[in-house]
Amino acid sequence: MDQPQLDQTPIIIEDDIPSESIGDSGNNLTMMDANPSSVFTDTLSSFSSGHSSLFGGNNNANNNLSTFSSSTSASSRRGSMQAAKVEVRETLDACLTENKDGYTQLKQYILKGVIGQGAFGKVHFAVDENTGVGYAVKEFSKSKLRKKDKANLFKLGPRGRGRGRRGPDAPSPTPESSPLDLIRGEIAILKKLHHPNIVKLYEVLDLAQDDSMYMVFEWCEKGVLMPVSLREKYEPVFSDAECRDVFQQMILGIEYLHEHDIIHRDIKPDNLLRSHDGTVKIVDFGVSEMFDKKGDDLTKKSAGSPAFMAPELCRHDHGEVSGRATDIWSMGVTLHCLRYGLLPYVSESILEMQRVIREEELNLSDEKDERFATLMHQLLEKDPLKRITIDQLRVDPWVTNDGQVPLISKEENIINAVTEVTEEELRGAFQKIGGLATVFKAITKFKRGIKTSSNRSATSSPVLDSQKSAVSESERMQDADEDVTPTSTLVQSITATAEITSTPVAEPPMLVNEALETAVEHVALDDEKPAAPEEPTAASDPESSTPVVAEENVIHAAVEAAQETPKEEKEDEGPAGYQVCDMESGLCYWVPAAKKVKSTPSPPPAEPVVTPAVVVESVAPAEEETKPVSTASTAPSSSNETAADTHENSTGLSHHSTLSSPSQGNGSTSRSSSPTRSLTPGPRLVGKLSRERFAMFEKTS
Ligand SMILES: Nc1ncnc2c1ncn2[C@@H]1O[C@H](COP(=O)(O)OP(=O)(O)OP(=O)(O)O)[C@@H](O)[C@H]1O
Repeated sequence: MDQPQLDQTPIIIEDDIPSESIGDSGNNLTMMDANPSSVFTDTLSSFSSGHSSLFGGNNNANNNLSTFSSSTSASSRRGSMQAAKVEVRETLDACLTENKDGYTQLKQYILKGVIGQGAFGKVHFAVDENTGVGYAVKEFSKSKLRKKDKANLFKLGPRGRGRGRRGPDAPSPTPESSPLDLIRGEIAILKKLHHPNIVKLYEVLDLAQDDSMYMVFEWCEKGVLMPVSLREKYEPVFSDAECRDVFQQMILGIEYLHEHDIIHRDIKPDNLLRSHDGTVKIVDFGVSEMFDKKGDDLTKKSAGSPAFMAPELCRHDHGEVSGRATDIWSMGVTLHCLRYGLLPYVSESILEMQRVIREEELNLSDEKDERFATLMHQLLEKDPLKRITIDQLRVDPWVTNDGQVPLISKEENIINAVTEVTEEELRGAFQKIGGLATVFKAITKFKRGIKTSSNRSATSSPVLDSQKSAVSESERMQDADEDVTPTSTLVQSITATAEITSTPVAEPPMLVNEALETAVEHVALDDEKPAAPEEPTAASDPESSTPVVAEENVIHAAVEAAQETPKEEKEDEGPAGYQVCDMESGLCYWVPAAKKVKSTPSPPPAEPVVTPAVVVESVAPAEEETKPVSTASTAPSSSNETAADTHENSTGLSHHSTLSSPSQGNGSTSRSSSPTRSLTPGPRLVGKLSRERFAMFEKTS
């Protein structure tokens, strides 16, 4: 993904850093052996030397290769391995204002434009008005985090983990918990990390009366290392020396994390950014985990992006696996991408991809460098116990180029100790916590006000043309939230259909609905996005101008869920369900497994045999509403679906998404016994989602 070019507004770079920029009287400071001035000076110089792109430089992934000059190789960076420890400021009750130039300002940070879109909000490029230093300010929607967290909680029970939790023994959120808890774990981990190859967190700001909170990170000017696509080869690929340089830096960053019992769990080129001098920065600790006990890295969680997931995680029923080994697998997949511009394992469907990852041998027949081929096989070793370790990587012949480019010593690399995150620190990540009522009010206000605010920012913020695509994409995503009609329709549908779902009685209905709402919201968001070119599938006609793609994987997940009666819920484990993972975003949704209902006589052959447990109606995108779909063009794959499609498409008005289906009648709903995927005539899964995007990969009970 290319970094959009940034604002060309001149940015003042001051040589003298005002002391106010280091401390802020109204803030809570968490002292971390602080040496902030050196960090700020460092950042300032990095900004100073790298800011040319702000004045018209071509700041994209392709020309990023030029950053691998000899002067910025890993060896030249060795002298600076001791990343300065810097205090992380925590600002509560912050507010957004508009400055005299029309920019939105958050405390001293002038938000200059959107440089990225994360799952929970935009990423802004911001400049400190006092110092001229550039930062990446990541925005989080508390309401989205809450929904996601609830879904995780129900998927994994009280041991559920997410951004807010850091390990197996972390406390569960209670109804009284602040939404800030949702991010506390990530903040607490990031505060502990002081390494040149790990993105630095400087400040956390909360808008007490609003839905947003912000994390201020060091700005990685060169953006993501490489955008990875499922099918398209990325070019130009990295040279041997460039690959080695990046990989060495990854080793150092991961070694530092692992030595301090932190597992990243989402290593991929998208989460490797580069600063102005090509230093690789590991980012996104949203699914990372910090283990309490030294050496303990066993996790049951399947997190991360499916294409980068280790084979031991590509099973629905995997037990505890070593988090360190899974990170190393992901490093291997990343290295493969860097070297060849392609993923090592690709398939049209995610379930199939998981099978391929588990079972198929790595094909490196074209690789000329035997050392590299050997290394890749050791990184992508299916057996985690036999997989290469970080210690072995340090002395690997390809990594060190036969000893010519050694890494700095382990001792030197991990010198900045990470101390354990205490409960007190977790609680103290923010000092003031608004009451739940305030939060709910803020969410409501946010939902009401978002349109106004996004309109305002669109008109009053001087955003460059080069940024507009990023902004409009962000706004499109926000618009999905603010569209009252579809949202309320979705919520109503969920509420109504949750009643017909045989969900476990112990499950608090409100939370079930919210978990579903989370899933649905993302489906809805996707429906709002512009259509990506779709591969023809059994349920879509390449001729059709309206992409109508049966979401086969989700249906499989639903059907498989329907086939089994969930185990009895244990009180402390939450309800049974399935995790459905969106491959592109890495987000996982929880789909409750519905209980089997008693057998009833089979319906007549022409009638459907599955009743969806959760049927969520989404409104078709506007352009489709005005464009009725020809029934002939949808090429349904079964007679049952023919009926459904004919009925549905002839209206040209609405689409439906089926998230999970309990079996009914004779229960003959497996793929093999019912290859045509019997569905009710009305609801069926359609949308603009690529069929390979979703996979069910974890069952919980
Ligand atoms: N520190 C940074 N410096 C420069 N650009 C950044 C920085 N952090 C993020 N970005 C840009 O913003 C984009 C989105 O980042 P972000 O980490 O929010 O996305 P994400 O992977 O969806 O994460 P999450 O799931 O945590 O929301 C990145 O791809 C990158 O282009």
